[in-house]
Amino acid sequence: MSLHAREVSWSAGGALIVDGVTLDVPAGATLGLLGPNGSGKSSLLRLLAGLRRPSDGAVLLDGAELGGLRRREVARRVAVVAQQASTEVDLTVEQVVRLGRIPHRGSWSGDTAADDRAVERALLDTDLATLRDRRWHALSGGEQQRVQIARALAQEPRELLLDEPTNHLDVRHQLDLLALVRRLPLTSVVALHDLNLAAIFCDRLVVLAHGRVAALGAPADVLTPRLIADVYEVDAEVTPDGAGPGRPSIRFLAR
Ligand SMILES: Nc1ncnc2c1ncn2[C@@H]1O[C@H](COP(=O)(O)OP(=O)(O)OP(=O)(O)O)[C@@H](O)[C@H]1O
Repeated sequence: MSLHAREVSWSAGGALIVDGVTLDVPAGATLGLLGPNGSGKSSLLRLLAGLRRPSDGAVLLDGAELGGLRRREVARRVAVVAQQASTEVDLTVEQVVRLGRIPHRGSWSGDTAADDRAVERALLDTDLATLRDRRWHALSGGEQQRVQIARALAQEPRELLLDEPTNHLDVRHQLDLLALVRRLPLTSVVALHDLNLAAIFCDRLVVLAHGRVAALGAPADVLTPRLIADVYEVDAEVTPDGAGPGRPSIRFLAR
């Protein structure tokens, strides 16, 4: 078992934001994290990444409690791509991607051949090799998003946590990105709003509502008209003719 949340809760500002979430992400699997705005997806991702401590329960990485691991150890293993990443300094695309190597560096050492290889691979995988010398600030929103993903890949993590990674991307780059995440031998958790993309690319789905798990399982078991109506308050037709067996297709109906 790679990543495991055991009865995890988190409160902020006097409110319970994440409420007793239990889930497992087996090594190499892609878990889609769904739920309406404000349901607690980003908060849960931060807990899974060790960026927040649960007020109750525990997050375990290969059976070891995150809270008991050294920060650097977690940083080498777990990469996070937040919803709105920004870079203060004026850096090129390649320089931003190279920041992903920081957790692997000794205090005084320069870049190694392994660092160069990881950066090259990340640039190629995210279709950014031709933009490597461009200034990060001068890129489009979608390009910036891909650079942040490349930076996370350059980290060569074993667990990759992505918060709505497709929200600035055009259709091709949405499909390419999620296909890449699924193809890489990584354990990933991806917060998504697009239920069809989740059905195509994720092995399992978890749906949050008011910080609690409303459903957890294979896409075909989770994405039912009943669940979509209950959680999103939207009528939908679900057909089993999606991108392969067990991968439903969702069509929303105007009320
Ligand atoms: N530090 C905080 N202090 C107080 N409330 C917070 C804090 N962080 C998040 N919240 C609240 O917790 C709830 C869940 O927020 P979160 O960002 O986890 O939801 P989300 O599912 O990722 O939403 P979205 O789909 O809109 O990105 C929201 O109501 C938010 O205002």
